Amino acid sequence: MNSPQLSQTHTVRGSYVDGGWRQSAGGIRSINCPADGTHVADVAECTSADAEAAVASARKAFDDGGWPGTPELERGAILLRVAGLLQRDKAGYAAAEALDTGKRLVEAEYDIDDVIACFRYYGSVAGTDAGRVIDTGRPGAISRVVHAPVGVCGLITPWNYPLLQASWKVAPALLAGNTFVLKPSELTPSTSILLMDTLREAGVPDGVANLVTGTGPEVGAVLSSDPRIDLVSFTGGLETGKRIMVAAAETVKRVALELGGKNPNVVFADADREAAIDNALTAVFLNSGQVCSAGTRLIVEESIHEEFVAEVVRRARQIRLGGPFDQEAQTGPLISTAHRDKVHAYVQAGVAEGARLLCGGFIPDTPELGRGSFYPPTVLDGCKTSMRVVQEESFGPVMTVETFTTEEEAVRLANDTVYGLAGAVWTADASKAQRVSEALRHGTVWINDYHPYVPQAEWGGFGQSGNGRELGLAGLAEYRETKHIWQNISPGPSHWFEPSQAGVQQ
Ligand SMILES: NC(=O)c1ccc[n+]([C@@H]2O[C@H](COP(=O)([O-])OP(=O)(O)OC[C@H]3O[C@@H](n4cnc5c(N)ncnc54)[C@H](O)[C@@H]3O)[C@@H](O)[C@H]2O)c1
Ligand SMILES: C[N+](C)(C)CC=O
Repeated sequence: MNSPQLSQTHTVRGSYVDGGWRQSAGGIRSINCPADGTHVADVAECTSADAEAAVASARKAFDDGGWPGTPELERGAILLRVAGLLQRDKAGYAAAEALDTGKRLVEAEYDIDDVIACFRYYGSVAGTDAGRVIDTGRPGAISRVVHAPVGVCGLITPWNYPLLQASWKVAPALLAGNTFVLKPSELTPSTSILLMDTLREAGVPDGVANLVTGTGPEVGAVLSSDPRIDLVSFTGGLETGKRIMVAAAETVKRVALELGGKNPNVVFADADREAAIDNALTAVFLNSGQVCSAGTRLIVEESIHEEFVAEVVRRARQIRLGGPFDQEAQTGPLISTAHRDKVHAYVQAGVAEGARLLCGGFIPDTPELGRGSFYPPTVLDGCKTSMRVVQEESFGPVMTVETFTTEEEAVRLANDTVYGLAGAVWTADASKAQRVSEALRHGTVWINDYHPYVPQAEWGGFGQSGNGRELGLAGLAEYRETKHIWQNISPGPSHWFEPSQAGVQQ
């Protein structure tokens, strides 16, 4: 009764535990599309008891040893099958993602492509790294450093790229031989729910993959505190990340945090003007700014500031908002009216602190947009680094503009944030591009580009953007323990405590 369908509305009354759907004693949350309030799904608001049952299932599956003992090449083959099934079911996944988030269907389709790429990547690195053999300098000893799975993983994900962020955890966790409990955002659970059936169809054994839907304080808290969990990997906001780190400290869990950013987009006067303007818009207004790496801080050389910003504003005003299936829409709504009101409050705070509002900055009330939680592309000029709207993540379509006159000043402004997730530098001067990219204290730096990421390259933040890495080989290492195995192939006594010639003292 509980198995979800790849249809536009579904009801899921429980958690996915030990290979099946179990009814929850908790309530039901109605998932509605943020573009117009359309009812999308009814999903269980699981309880802490449901979360504990899911943890028990994952613990048992790990301790039984079946999955950790499965050859890595076989686990990799299952991941490749997952990629194939996602490709087969891409249309249903993309529709579910678009309806939950309100993002355009085409963007949801790109996201599912990226999910598939992630499973393919980790499937393809299977069996390529069995550790190292160490030269100990001792002829009778074989010394190896090998990998072992960490154990049971709690995986907690946000609402802005629901399945993509889940895949960056699920794929490497499975490849490394771990079992897990996934908790998607309570606002966008649909594609994570669908994933459970896909994993099962691909051959993931019962108990290895588990899922609980529901809120952070109720079910997420179990995943960050339960002693049976060995690792908690979290993607979400800074304040939640801090809470999770504190909760995990009690049982010294491994903690991986992928948090927010206030990402600088640095434009020098010699940059390709058309490319820099076009990408300045995409940097911040893609997915209506609900991107951890959004280039919210435009830091532009003073000599081109006026002309550059005027053109950005002219184009920003023309960006068309609309729902997932609106063919004319260029970007969608914010995730909720509560989130939209938070973004609006940040804009108002910026204006109160002296920023000049050049476009946007209002809540649309047209019949078309008034039913959803839309917010227009907004540009605030004359910003100072000290302003809250520059320092704190509003997580909306809000560009703040600062100016610089020297390369050193540009770098100083770009690094003046507690975060350090991503940033870009635009210049035609290759040496300057190298110098600035090396000076930026951010986990990803793009030169004359914005936003690309690939599963082969690590993703993560400096500073309070988090710790650990996702994607790439470091993203796999997060889910591996390192073990040193020493073997003496010609054992004999060490003679350390042999009685001395002088005799034994009693
Ligand atoms: N660095 C990255 O790669 C990356 C990627 C996507 C999003 N993000 C960040 O995510 C944030 C937006 O997502 P959000 O609003 O869903 O974040 P959030 O912190 O509100 O929630 C994230 C997840 O944590 C859960 N949660 C909340 N309280 C919890 C608790 N006490 N214990 C355990 N779990 C709890 C939520 O239910 C949700 O599943 C932004 O800050 C964005 O920058 C970062
Ligand atoms: C990590 N990324 C860029 C896919 C989404 C961030 O919110």
